[in-house]
Amino acid sequence: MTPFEIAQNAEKALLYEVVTNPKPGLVDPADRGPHPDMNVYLFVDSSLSLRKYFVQAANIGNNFNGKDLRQMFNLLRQVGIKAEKKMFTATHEVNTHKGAIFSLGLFVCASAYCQNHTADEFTVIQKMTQGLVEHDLGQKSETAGEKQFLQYGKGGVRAEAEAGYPLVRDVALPFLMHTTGDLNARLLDTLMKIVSEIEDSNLIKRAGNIEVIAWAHQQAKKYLTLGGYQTEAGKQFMLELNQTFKERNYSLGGSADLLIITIFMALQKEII
Ligand SMILES: CC(C)(COP(=O)(O)OP(=O)(O)OC[C@H]1O[C@@H](n2cnc3c(N)ncnc32)[C@H](O[C@H]2O[C@H](COP(=O)(O)OP(=O)(O)OP(=O)(O)O)[C@@H](O)[C@H]2O)[C@@H]1O)[C@@H](O)C(=O)NCCC(=O)NCCS
Ligand SMILES: Nc1ncnc2[nH]cnc12
Repeated sequence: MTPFEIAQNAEKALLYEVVTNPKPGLVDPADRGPHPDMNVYLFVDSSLSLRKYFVQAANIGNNFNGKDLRQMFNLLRQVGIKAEKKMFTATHEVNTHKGAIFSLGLFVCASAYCQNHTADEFTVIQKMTQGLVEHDLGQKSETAGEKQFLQYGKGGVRAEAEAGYPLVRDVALPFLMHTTGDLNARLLDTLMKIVSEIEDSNLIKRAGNIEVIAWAHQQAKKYLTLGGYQTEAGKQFMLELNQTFKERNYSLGGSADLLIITIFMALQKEII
């Protein structure tokens, strides 16, 4: 697979996620959910602004031949910071894809690296981000992630990366692989599988407490127990959840990012 083809799957993953609906706590074509500053068109603009970045990320992975994969991450971070600025210009300063620039960028880079080495993406990412929580967190308290580390000891997306995104590797990707039927329903069920286990730092930030995580896990498990989106009961519960998330102003931004990565890996492995 060429760096260009890998980058194309990344762009596809961003677009597949945003068109999937109805997603609680997130923007989709039918509803902007608890995000009055966003809509689906903004996500299309944001996704297209990242096209060059994903090619750069894939090229970094394709060309890297060093021993210490943290150096590959440093190269990626430099282009990632520029991509973040470009995204904010494209969206007029709205945060559509900051988390995805980080997480999906890692997967694109690692996938390209794996084309030339005997390794898997999850292990490569663990090596790339080794020591990231200790390096980045514990001093500043500006972003939600930094604050939550000081307040709750939660490492957020950085801890997910350092662990090699186990929720994608061990839960979401195998789950998606075993789903059948309509792609929209399969992706909705996969999103809720992620919500049933994730500690989403966006949700914690919006709720202002950590207890919201247990509540979200419970709701997602109930949806899955009802049989998911391909059953009438599951569909009805999803519509109710959509409304509840909107009323409470709860966002699932981090869960969306893990769905994006899961879709990307599924496209790479030709599972979908
Ligand atoms: C490491 C960085 C991502 C930056 O870290 P920072 O400390 O700024 O970020 P965090 O607060 O930790 O948030 C990281 C984003 O990651 C997503 N996320 C959250 N939880 C998880 C999780 N458990 N697993 C994976 N990913 C997770 C999430 O991003 C998504 O949500 C955002 C949209 O949500 P929304 O609620 O609308 O947005 P807000 O801005 O909060 O607005 P309001 O609530 O006020 O309306 C969107 O970004 C989604 O993608 C978290 O937001 C990385 O940026 C970094 O390293 N920065 C330093 C500079 C750099 O090196 N950049 C280039 C990296 S290659
Ligand atoms: N569909 C979506 N809505 C809100 N935030 C997101 N971050 C990534 N995808 C998103």
